[in-house]
Amino acid sequence: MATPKKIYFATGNKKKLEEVTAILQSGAPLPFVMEAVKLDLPELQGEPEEISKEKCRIAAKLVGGAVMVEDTSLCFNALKGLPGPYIKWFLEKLGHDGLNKMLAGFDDKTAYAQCIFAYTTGPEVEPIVFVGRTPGRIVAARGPPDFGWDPIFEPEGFETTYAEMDKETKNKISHRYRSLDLLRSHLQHHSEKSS
Ligand SMILES: O=c1[nH]c(=O)c2ncn([C@@H]3O[C@H](COP(=O)(O)OP(=O)(O)OP(=O)(O)O)[C@@H](O)[C@H]3O)c2[nH]1
Ligand SMILES: [Mg+2]
Repeated sequence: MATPKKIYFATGNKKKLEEVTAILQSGAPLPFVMEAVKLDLPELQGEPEEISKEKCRIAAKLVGGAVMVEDTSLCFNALKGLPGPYIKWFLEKLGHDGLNKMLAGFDDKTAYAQCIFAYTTGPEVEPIVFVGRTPGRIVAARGPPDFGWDPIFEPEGFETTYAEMDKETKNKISHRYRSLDLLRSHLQHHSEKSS
């Protein structure tokens, strides 16, 4: 399916939008225009890929056109991937300290941040997904508490948490960057084929 000229990015999260905008601006010129739309999408249950797809189907119906959404998980390896897609509620109820305490009984503090973009050209078309993962570990909070669990996630190969990094660095290695980069390549490929 050819890349449409305009693709909505539906989210209720301002920080996600800032990062997605910065990531898209930092690469090669885009074959489409991204238009942000603020939607309060439901927090669904299930496997992360299915959650993203269903979120995308709902968003496509609401905007009536091509749309991308993403769903973000924070997965603790000692807990077999939980809290995963439910991190929003765990963060809200337990805070940074409580999330650290969840791992108190385990030696393994490793985790991965996962972002799954889902994209469809319209309400009648099955969404496709792009999975981006960044491995790291859970640490006591360090850095500005501007965005979610950034202060307690230290990506592998770095001595700083996401929150301590400058935005440019985070946006080159993040789960969000990795997932969005796959979607961007898909859209570029499909726009070349159609032109
Ligand atoms: O420190 C962080 N660094 C990140 O890079 C990041 N990305 C998402 N989050 C948080 O993790 C939960 C995901 O839930 P989520 O994907 O459903 O997002 P959301 O409900 O905020 O927005 P949306 O669903 O409308 O797009 C929410 O609490 C987000 O605030 C992050 N926290
Ligand atoms: Mg959400």
